[in-house]
Amino acid sequence: MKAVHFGAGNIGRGFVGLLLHDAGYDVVFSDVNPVLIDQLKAADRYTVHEVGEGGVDRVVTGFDAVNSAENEDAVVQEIATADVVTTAVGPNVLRFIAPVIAKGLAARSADAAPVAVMACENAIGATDTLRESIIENAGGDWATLQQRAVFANTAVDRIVPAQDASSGIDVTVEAFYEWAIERGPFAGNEPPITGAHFVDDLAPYIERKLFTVNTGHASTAYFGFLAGIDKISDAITDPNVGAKVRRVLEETSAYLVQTHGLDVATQDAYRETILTRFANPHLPDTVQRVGRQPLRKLSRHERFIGPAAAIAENGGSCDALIEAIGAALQFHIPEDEQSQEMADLLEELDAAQFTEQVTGLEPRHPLFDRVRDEVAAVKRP
Ligand SMILES: NC(=O)c1ccc[n+]([C@@H]2O[C@H](COP(=O)([O-])OP(=O)(O)OC[C@H]3O[C@@H](n4cnc5c(N)ncnc54)[C@H](O)[C@@H]3O)[C@@H](O)[C@H]2O)c1
Ligand SMILES: O=P(O)(O)OC[C@@H](O)[C@@H](O)[C@H](O)[C@H](O)CO
Repeated sequence: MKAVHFGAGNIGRGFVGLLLHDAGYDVVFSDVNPVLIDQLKAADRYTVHEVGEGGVDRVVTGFDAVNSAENEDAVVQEIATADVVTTAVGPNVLRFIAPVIAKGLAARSADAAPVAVMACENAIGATDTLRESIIENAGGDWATLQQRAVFANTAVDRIVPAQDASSGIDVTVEAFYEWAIERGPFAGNEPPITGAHFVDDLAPYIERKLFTVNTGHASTAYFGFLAGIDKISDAITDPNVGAKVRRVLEETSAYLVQTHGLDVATQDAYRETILTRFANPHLPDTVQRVGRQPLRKLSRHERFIGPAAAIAENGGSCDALIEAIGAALQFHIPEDEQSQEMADLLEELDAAQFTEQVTGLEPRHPLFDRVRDEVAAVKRP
């Protein structure tokens, strides 16, 4: 069995590539980073070091690597004979790989079994987004090509920090992982990915993950940044930061329980597990990585505005989320392009314009004025 995986970065090597390898797939990594591709091509194995309780070393073999920027044709040919195509490139990059996947589908034999396409990004409906982009690229050929692929949304969870350059292609990760995949699109022919679980309704899984793990993680990063803390495990164990993050997660937990009918005790236990994961002292994760791309994180259906808007619509309390949004607005790291762009937008736009443009909230939305007030406060330090 063969899998083509776009994005040989942290989660690509430390999670998706590992689980596909463990399930018996030969993985072809496709990336645009020439150094990484050369390192992967030169190696016949890499090690995933799981750190913290229960962590062991896992070895990945049987992979190949192709630079999709320099050798698109080679990637197209790999997709033509693949069983699975996965991505972990970031939600904003999906539109750049869609043309290659469209060409790969066109190169498949008409009688081959459909390839399973799954975007493994932190976003709701990331595979749907990728599919829409592939449809645009396929144009009139889509009627034929659509039979050649099955598209399934997924929720992936494993904390994989930025890696030290000295570790080469080896990856340090936490021991915990979860990969939930929509079952429906496969109509009984799910790919045999043993480490994943297939679910009838992905919505509770992706929302629970994004609005607990990622809302909590980003809150830790932004409150930690304001407190002058660099490491995520130090930030979450700071009593002041930890208390604020807890309050944020109590709000999202109440939302999740109400919206998806989750069991309260189960959600409480899930939340506690996540806070313990953030506090893993062996994981070299930073507020810089976790807070990256604040404009994406402040967008309408993302980890802050998504739950806060839903809570506000139902008349609930989202004070802690509002405070986290206020902290996010102050995240400024020179290496992070979006944090610079956010600072520029805060200069250029008035508070209402910024709120509408960045968060996608309409001025009549019940959350709008509260976010606008946070923006105004940041503009007037
Ligand atoms: N790191 C984590 O803990 C984690 C966990 C779950 C989900 N995710 C999600 O996975 C995605 C990737 O995150 P990451 O932490 O691995 O980031 P990363 O930056 O380590 O990896 C992304 C990789 O994509 C490559 N890339 C960029 N443009 C490309 C293109 N056009 N074609 C092919 N490859 C391209 C980059 O060169 C890089 O190697 C994001 O959506 C993230 O939210 C990350
Ligand atoms: O990848 P992002 O930028 O959406 O979010 C940063 C982290 O919160 C994220 O990568 C987590 O480590 C991961 O989602 C854990 O499963």
